[in-house]
Amino acid sequence: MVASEKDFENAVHQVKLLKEDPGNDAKLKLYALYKQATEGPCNVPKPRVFDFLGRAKWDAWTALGSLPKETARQNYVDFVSSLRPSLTSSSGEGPAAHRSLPESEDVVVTSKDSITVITLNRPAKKNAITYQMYQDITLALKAASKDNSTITVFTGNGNYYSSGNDLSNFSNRSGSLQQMYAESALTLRNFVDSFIDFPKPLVALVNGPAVGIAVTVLGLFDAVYASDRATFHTPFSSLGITPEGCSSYTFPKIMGPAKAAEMLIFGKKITAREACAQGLVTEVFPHNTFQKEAWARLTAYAKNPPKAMRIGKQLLRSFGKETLHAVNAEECRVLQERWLSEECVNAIQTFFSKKGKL
Ligand SMILES: CCCCC/C=C/C(=O)SCCNC(=O)CCNC(=O)[C@H](O)C(C)(C)COP(=O)(O)OP(=O)(O)OC[C@H]1O[C@@H](n2cnc3c(N)ncnc32)[C@H](O)[C@@H]1OP(=O)(O)O
Repeated sequence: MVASEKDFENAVHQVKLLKEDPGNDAKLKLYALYKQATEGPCNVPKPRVFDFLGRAKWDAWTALGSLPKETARQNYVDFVSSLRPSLTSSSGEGPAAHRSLPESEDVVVTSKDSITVITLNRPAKKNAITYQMYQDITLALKAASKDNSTITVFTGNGNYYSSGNDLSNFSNRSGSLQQMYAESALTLRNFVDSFIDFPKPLVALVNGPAVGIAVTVLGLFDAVYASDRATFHTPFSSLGITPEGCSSYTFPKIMGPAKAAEMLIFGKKITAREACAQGLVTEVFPHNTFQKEAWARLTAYAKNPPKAMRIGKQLLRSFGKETLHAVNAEECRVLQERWLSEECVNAIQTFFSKKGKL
């Protein structure tokens, strides 16, 4: 089988998650195969003799001669997969995926009464989701899909469920803008894919306001229980960006095109009760009894036969899956372009100059 573009992109992404240094030989091999796969045979002049690293890289690339790009791509993917034990694998197959708890302070995974709970734990920043957290959540979902829990729950610590994407995600990373946005789009795509493919019942306990991507992926959950203090806000246009999390497809299906446009295009913030009336939220509880009532419900549901629940979910969800993956890919492609736009750059600057709260 020939590796696809996506397999290759995933392999490139996995290399960035390497926990251990694979050693110089492996790094040179990865470099050479990457260059060959993306640019073809070595096309740059030989570096000067004292540029040891440049020379070693040039030698490794040149040694691949006229190896076709497709073969280099395949070899790269195969080689990365042979490095798996030292990867924090997001494929769900490496040892990391079998860890019960990812080692992260901002995304905490706990287990209770056959329920795996994934908690966003950055209350001082309203549980804004950092670049690392997207990866941790993806990993936590992969692990939860294989653990012995029957239901997986998502919630936030503190007075917010989540304020969505951390708006500093683009200001503290290295590399060119193009490279950073391409990596971000891929990370986002993998993140949303892990919700689309999640095989067990997935429930959100929305303990407070939810913003942006924390709202949009709710369309991929099986139940959404909300405190009456929760609000739902997707201010994409005012940020110069566009909907993600498959919401451009799921929201019109859930609430009809007019209500979906009000939220996704005009950025209308809605209350928990409005979200419930529109079908995005399953049930709303008074804030002071929210945890107790929602947990009583979940504990009872978790006693159902797990296989029946899984198969039930499969029947409800599997037919639209291909469409969801296509929507996710397209939304990420469009976002990647938007991030470069003046509208988006200005909106983020405004937020950090403290003039631009929602
Ligand atoms: C790479 C994949 C991208 C995927 C695409 C995703 C898109 C989205 O999710 S779009 C939505 C993005 N989110 C926002 O625009 C929300 C921005 N935040 C706010 O407007 C406000 O912070 C608030 C309304 C959520 C809360 O206001 P308030 O109660 O007044 O609290 P503070 O503003 O003082 O917040 C406390 C603290 O937290 C920081 N913070 C909050 N949200 C974010 C955020 N999304 N990104 C970065 N930082 C955030 C805020 O700056 C404060 O920090 P300090 O000043 O250091 O205390």
